Amino acid sequence: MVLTKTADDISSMRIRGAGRIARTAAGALQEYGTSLDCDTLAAFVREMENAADILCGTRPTAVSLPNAVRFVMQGVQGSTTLEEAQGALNKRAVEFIRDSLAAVGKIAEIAARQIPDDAVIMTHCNSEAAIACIIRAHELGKVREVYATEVRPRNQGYITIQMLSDAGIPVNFIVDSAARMFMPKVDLVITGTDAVTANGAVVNKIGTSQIALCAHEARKPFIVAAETYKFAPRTILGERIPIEYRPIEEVIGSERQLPAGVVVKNPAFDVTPPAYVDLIVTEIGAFAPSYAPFVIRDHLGWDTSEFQKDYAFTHHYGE
Ligand SMILES: O=C(COP(=O)(O)O)[C@H](O)[C@H](O)COP(=O)(O)O
Repeated sequence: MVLTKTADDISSMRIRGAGRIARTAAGALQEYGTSLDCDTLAAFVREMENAADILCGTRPTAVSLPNAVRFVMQGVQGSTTLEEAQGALNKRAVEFIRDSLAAVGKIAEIAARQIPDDAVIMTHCNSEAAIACIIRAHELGKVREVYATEVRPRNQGYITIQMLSDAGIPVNFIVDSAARMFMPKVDLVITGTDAVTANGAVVNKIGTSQIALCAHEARKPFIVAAETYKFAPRTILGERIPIEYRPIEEVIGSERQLPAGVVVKNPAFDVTPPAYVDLIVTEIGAFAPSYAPFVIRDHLGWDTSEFQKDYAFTHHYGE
């Protein structure tokens, strides 16, 4: 069944990366809604809210997921007939997926303008938005080479170097702990993000904040590629983005032994404070992290009354 399979694909990371997760969830809601055989609007809304809850529970950090689900579900919850709800579901899912893909292209175009000629770029993890920026800059003849980190423990760096190599970009593959050593050689760092908070902090793959710190120390710009649906509205209220802790087997593997009693911790994401972020590039423009609350209010359209509404899946934010 599409819903359980999609939920499993996201939680097991067969589908990963905040943008892909969001689009997949929107598509799964659409497919699930189409498969339902409900007689009443109330039954349809109930089934859809349950599906939304299941999807939002798969990975806690990427705010793109509840943002996508909310966007699609608003059409369902705001309808007055069953037919209207089914139509709104399809329309909104298609719209979200289309706009998400278009946003990556726009971000790449805007970010490429920020990249100097003959640039040496460092990136961390595997972000389609960040990679799109690098590839667009490469198409404009601006990229000399890239430093891509390994990204322990799930090794997303291999996906990144494959994508960059396929695009014809020279890549240096380094272990995560070599980032500071090579920072003097790079002109800028560009990463994606799973969530941008109202104060402009960037939540991204574990290790991002260390790289941002090294970039800051070496006076190298740290640029974040972020579709606007990566901004986290509820952080305006002080809610925190939950950091996902994943199974310890990802870190230690089966061939390693540790003394009894040792606690293994495997956080998948960390938080880079806004002071270490120079620029956030979105599909509506590039700006400093201090502009984040205006994106949430003016572009995403969250005003204070919005926060009072009781959506079925709101508890996935910040807990
Ligand atoms: O941290 C990751 C992926 O983590 P994971 O592999 O654990 O999902 C990516 O940098 C962001 O999700 C942005 O990616 P994108 O730009 O593709 O949305």
